[in-house]
Amino acid sequence: MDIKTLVLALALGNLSLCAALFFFEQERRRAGLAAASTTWGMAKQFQAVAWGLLYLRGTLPDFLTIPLANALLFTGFALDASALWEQAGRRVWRRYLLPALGAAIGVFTGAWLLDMPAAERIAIASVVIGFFFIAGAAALGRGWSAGTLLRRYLVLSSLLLALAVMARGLLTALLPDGWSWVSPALIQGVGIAALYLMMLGSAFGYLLLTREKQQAELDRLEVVDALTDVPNRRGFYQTLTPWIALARRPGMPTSLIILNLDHFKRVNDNYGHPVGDKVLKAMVDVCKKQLRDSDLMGRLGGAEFAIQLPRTSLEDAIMVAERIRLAVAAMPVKADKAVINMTASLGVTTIRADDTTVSLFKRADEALQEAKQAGRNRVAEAQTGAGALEA
Ligand SMILES: Nc1nc2c(ncn2[C@@H]2O[C@H](COP(=O)(O)OP(=O)(O)OP(=O)(O)O)[C@@H](O)[C@H]2O)c(=O)[nH]1
Repeated sequence: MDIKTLVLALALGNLSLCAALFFFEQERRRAGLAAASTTWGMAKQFQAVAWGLLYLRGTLPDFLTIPLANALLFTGFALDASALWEQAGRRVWRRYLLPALGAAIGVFTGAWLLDMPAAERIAIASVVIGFFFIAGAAALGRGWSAGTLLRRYLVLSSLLLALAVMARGLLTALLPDGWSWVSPALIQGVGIAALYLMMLGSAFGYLLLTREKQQAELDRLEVVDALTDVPNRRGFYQTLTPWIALARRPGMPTSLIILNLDHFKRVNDNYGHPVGDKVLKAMVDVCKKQLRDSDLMGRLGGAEFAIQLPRTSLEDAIMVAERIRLAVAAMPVKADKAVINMTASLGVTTIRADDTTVSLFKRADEALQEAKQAGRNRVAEAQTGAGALEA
């Protein structure tokens, strides 16, 4: 395959990616969802136009097919790197990649204005493209040791391809006649093939990474409450299970508190659901401040929370519950024009040797109901079945 055909393949390849992405985003827009990959989509658009212009070299005026085409190509690769940094949760590209892009366009355009030989311009362009590709690989390489195999493969293959593209540019300028068995045609072929693999790798890599990220988020939401960012019922049960097993052995007990905000429904009814959400989030922050690092708070649903206190006796757990009750009562939540004062009822128990998750939560829940029936804003202990401890 000659180089011109490969350049055409690059233009068409990027164009078809743009089309696929357009229809994908169109569907999301119709469903009322935010655009999924704006920066990456822009990168593909810039690259499609750039490769198209490069293909038309000789047909269109030089200023379109040389400086403009390369400026668009650099922008496309800079945006590719940006998309990867965005995906990694860092938008630093604005600070670093944009000035680098400006400098690259300036240097290349300067070289063209100064009438530098084509081989030297190719060297500049190759180094620039390689640089941006490595910048993208750097985003993927963050947290290498914890990274997935896909991520590691993409980092290594990106580095390899970037080096091949840079080598092609530099060898074209430094060894125009080739060297030993390395003919100029081989150098060009390897360089352009590397660019083609870059396009494919970047497309499949980005899409697979997006899917990997979405899957990780779905897995997280299986066990974490999206609103308050604490474990949900399932996540909380999972963490509690080993402690239930440990309770069969003598040693320090593990205690459980169940907390329910009093008359929370009224908050929703009077101020609306978003304010209710704000109260729930504030509630979690207040409780967490009263807990040790080894304690775990989870949301069972609605305005009901559970707190697991490892190596804590019933008496100590009651003290913690009381501290939480006072902290909640002393926490006014500011929302819009209102200041909302909340109280909470809490049921406390300790894991017994013969407990299952069901029996444990049943006992804690009974204590909570006792606290509610005794007038709310109080702590009740389960074991004795005694009434509320404090009002
Ligand atoms: N804002 C908000 N409200 C929620 C959410 N989940 C459940 N709710 C609401 O929380 C309320 C739960 O109220 P309950 O725990 O039964 O409390 P209550 O009946 O008002 O008061 P008590 O009798 O003291 O427990 C219901 O109105 C639910 O609609 C949520 O994620 N956000």
